Amino acid sequence: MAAQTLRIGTRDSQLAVWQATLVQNLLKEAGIASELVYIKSEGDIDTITPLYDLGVTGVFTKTLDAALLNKRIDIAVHSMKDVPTKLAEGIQQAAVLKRASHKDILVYKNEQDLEAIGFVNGEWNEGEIVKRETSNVKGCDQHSPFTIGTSSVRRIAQWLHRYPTNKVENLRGNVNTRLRKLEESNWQGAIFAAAGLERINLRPEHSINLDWMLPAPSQGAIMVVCREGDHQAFDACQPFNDEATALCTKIEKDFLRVLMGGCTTPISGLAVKKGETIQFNGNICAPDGSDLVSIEIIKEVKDSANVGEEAGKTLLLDARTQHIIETVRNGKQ
Ligand SMILES: NCc1[nH]cc(CCC(=O)O)c1CC(=O)O
Repeated sequence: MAAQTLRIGTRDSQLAVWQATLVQNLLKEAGIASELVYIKSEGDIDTITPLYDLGVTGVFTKTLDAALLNKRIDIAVHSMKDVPTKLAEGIQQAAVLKRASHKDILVYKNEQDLEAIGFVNGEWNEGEIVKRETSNVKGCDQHSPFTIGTSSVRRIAQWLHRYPTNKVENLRGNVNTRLRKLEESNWQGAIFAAAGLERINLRPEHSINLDWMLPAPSQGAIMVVCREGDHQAFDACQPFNDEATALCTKIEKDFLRVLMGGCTTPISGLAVKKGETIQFNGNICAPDGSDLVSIEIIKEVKDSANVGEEAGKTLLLDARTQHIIETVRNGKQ
């Protein structure tokens, strides 16, 4: 069959288009012509309701899945962390691009405010971490609580675990909208994925890496999907599949899936390949930050394929994990 122009489906946010264009350029390098097809997702249309209230996984991916299955497009490009742990029936992973920064960052307004969260002289001052157990709340004055914007249950939970007296406000929309809403608010800051802002040159100077926060499974990675059995589309994507990122994100997604997935549970996970070893760190957190259970597993790359599953299953044996899962279930259903 003569080579056809590959149709790349994408959401129409600036970040989504940037990511789809990256894939288009990579295809071009491999000698494959392609075009972008813009498709609106439910997650983009309703930017008021927090995602955890929409109650469905895959709000960003569903419409593109449908377009693939209807053959309106041949591949779809997603921020991998928005892709449900189980792909839709008839859809397969074609490639995972080399990961950019996996980190969450705080975009803040005033340098002076940072002392309240223990960020002093350009460093996280571990001695100043607010411990839930201590009544003497250091580094976080009860009278001037830090307020941050984010609608991610994972970010809320980890933030409140570290800063129990802080306030969190709902902040939805694509990254451009969220930056604007922060500017218009009276909050001290808001949390973003570094990759999302850096890709489109929007990372403000007033931002710091939240090195202590574990990212969403597969944050910073881009996934390309195609129809199951579409060998032409699948083969076209192999030149830019990054094996290390594919392995690390598989481990992180497995961890999420075993622990129940969904976007309603604060679950974080990061696998990093260092030489011939994989280091995995994961945690599950109570939505109000009152508890956090974490796990670390280090294995040789050759033995690491099931590390995410193993980590998830190990955490499930912990009574505190069970308690967190029950809290989430009872709260949301
Ligand atoms: N849920 C929205 C979303 N999905 C992917 C990214 C950024 C890119 C990435 O994390 O890979 C973002 C923005 C954010 O979390 O701030």
